[in-house]
Amino acid sequence: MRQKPELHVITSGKQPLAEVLRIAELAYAGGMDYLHIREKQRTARECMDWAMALSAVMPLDRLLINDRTDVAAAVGCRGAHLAYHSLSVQEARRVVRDHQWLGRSVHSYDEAAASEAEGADYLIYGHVYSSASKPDLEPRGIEELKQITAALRTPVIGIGGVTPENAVELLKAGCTGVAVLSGITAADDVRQKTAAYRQALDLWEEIR
Ligand SMILES: Cc1ncc(COP(=O)(O)OP(=O)(O)O)c(N)n1
Ligand SMILES: Cc1nc(C(=O)O)sc1CCOP(=O)(O)O
Ligand SMILES: [Mg+2]
Repeated sequence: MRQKPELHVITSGKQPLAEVLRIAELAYAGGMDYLHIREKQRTARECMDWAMALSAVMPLDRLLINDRTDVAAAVGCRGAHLAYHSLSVQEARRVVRDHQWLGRSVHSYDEAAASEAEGADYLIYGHVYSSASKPDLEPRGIEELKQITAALRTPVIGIGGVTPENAVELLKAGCTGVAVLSGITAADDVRQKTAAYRQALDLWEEIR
């Protein structure tokens, strides 16, 4: 049986823990599958405290920690997400626990193929559409994304400017899900906005 398309939410790096706890609880209730703690300026201690606090409002096995493989291993969450400045997948495997996932951000076919060869559990490709989170970089569009999903077997999540309206285009391009930052973390009604993404993803899965 096919898995439901995945909805990943990424923290903004600009909101305090209390606000992120509120967002995580509402987003989980609205249909978020995974939350990524992407707090590049915070210490390992802070990320650990965040992960433990978040475990009160959502399951730990739905939590991924950006870059900090040490924190992911210590807290025992779903896994770690590796950015361009992180350890390689092979190096990170020596840090995390056996069952934990290692995802990797990729921005080209070559990076995606190399990450698959290294054994990444999933890839996040972006930024597909123009994004306020990446103001100085041209969006990559979906053509290269389609080549990646056609040629590789590793699940690919699309990121960058994803809205409930364009999310289906990413699934049609072969993605197993989408990742959203501002669309959910800056929403006035986080639960309702998350549910709009959820509905868009699930509807397409039902009719295809
Ligand atoms: C060409 C290019 N390089 C790097 C990035 C951002 O890399 P990533 O590892 O995804 O890190 P963050 O997005 O978390 O900052 C990019 N988008 N494009
Ligand atoms: C964290 C991140 N990484 C990207 C990449 O292309 O690697 S795009 C991105 C931010 C996406 O933000 P929004 O959903 O607000 O457009
Ligand atoms: Mg990125």
